[in-house]
This record gives sequence, C-alpha cells and structure tokens, in this order.
Amino acid sequence: MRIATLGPAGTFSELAACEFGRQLNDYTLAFYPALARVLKALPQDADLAVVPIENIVEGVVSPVIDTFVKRPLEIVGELSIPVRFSLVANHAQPEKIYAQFVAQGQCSDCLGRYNVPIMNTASNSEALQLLQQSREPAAAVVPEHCLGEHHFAHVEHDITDYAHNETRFVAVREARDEHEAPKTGVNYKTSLLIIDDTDHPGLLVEHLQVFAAYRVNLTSLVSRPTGQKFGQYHFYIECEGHRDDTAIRAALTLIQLRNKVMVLGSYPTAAPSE
Ligand SMILES: O=C(O)C(=O)C[C@]1(C(=O)O)C=C[C@@H](O)C=C1
Repeated sequence: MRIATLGPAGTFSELAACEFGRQLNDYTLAFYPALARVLKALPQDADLAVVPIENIVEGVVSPVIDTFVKRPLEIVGELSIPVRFSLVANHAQPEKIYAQFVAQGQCSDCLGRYNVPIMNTASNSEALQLLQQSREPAAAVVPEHCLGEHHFAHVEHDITDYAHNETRFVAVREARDEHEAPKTGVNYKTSLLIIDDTDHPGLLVEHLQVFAAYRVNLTSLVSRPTGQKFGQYHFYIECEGHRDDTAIRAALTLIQLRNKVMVLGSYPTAAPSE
C-alpha cells in the first residue's frame, strides 16, 4: 500500500500516516510538500492519502475540506494525535519566525511575544529546514518530536496556546462505486457535504431539522464558501453512525430532495488520543 502524506519527513502527518500504515500489512510512505499535492497523488501515485482535517484549537483545515467539494474522494479512517510544539532559534533575538500556517494559529500567544514577521511554510518540517538554512537570526515553530538530535542556540518548549492540543487526521482514497457494509461492534462516523446548489431561505435549518427528526447526532458542522457569491456556502457535516443505518439513509433521502449531498464515507470513530 502506497501512502501519500505531507513532508518532508518529521511532520505530524508522517506520524499519523505511520499509525494508519501499522494497521495494514505492508506500506511505503511518499512525501509531498503541500496538502493539495498529497491529495493529488491519488490514485496514480498513491493508494491512500493521510491529511489533517481538524485541529482542536484552529478548527478545520480548509484546503482539505475544499478538495472534497472538487473531487470524488472517500474517507476510510480517522485518528487523533497529540500536537506539541517548541520554538527553536539560532539566536536569542530572532528577526523572523518560520511557522506552518496551521501551527501558527496554535501558538499565537508565544509568537505574539516576538514582534517579528512570521514566514508561513507548508509543513512544520519545512519550517525547521528553512531555519537550518538561514544565515540571519531566525526561529521556527517545530514539532517537539523533531528536536531530538538537533542543537539550537535558543529553545522554548511547549509553546501551544492550550496544553491539550491535538489534531485529527483522515485516511482518504479515490471514491469507489460500492462501499463497505458496517461491521458489528464498531462505532462509525459518516462525513458528508451538502452542496449549496439551490439556495433558499431556511436551507440549513431545514436540513438540521431532518437530522434532529431522525435522531442523527451531528459531531461537526462547518460552512465553507462556494467561491461563487457572498452568502452561498457548502456544509461539511460529520455524524454518528454508518451511511447504511436506517436513520441516516432516511435523513439523506429527504435532504437530497432539496440539495445535492455527497457522502464522503463511513469509517470507525477514532479513539481519543492519549
Ligand atoms: O506540518 C505538519 O507537521 C503537519 O502534519 C500539518 C499539520 C496541519 O496542517 O494541521 C498537522 C498537525 C498540526 O495541526 C500542524 C500542522
């Protein structure tokens, strides 16, 4: 099994990809420098892609949700891992800080204390690489697990705004016509998108009432702009249960009478991270 994920090596995505990989018999990892490129590797260059979907502080990782609207992809698994950062520098007074765009939002208190420009990177390991190449006084926000063998002139440990910081990752493959039936004893979650193709007053409340009437418990609801017009949004929804459950099927049948629905997959619910 070829698994695509965000690189270079050292990202939290790599940790998540290895954890998914361990559940398979055999796997190889391929690193891509941006999240959009990771998903583009499907299906020619990879069988599975592992990408972050939500951080407990920053919320959803929008480039990932937005790709689901554009391409037929299927979520087949999720897991959550603890995320801890350090600030490392080659000088006690850095003049710039390299930080991945999602990591930046998770460490805003610490970054705010340094009144210097933040240089956004595509991954946390790219932030570390750029610091190592820098000849000027600079710093980088890097995963704690990458500190190991490196030596830095200045280090601040545990700089996340919230002590309990974690990110949820999903394993994604190219969508198939058929899907797996639920296995007994497994708690499932289903992800779907309601596409705003016929905007009308009360669109969201109508759909929410349908879920409530069928007692389908939603665990996530995010609106993403369609990019067409202000006021038009697609809704990314996660709910408890499998797409074959009677309640979910009945709810989606009703919702589909008004708007297009894309079911992105049913997969075992992740255990909480330690
Ligand atoms: O750069 C990494 O280490 C990643 O795996 C990406 C990513 C993300 O985009 O959410 C993963 C976990 C953290 O939330 C910060 C960065």
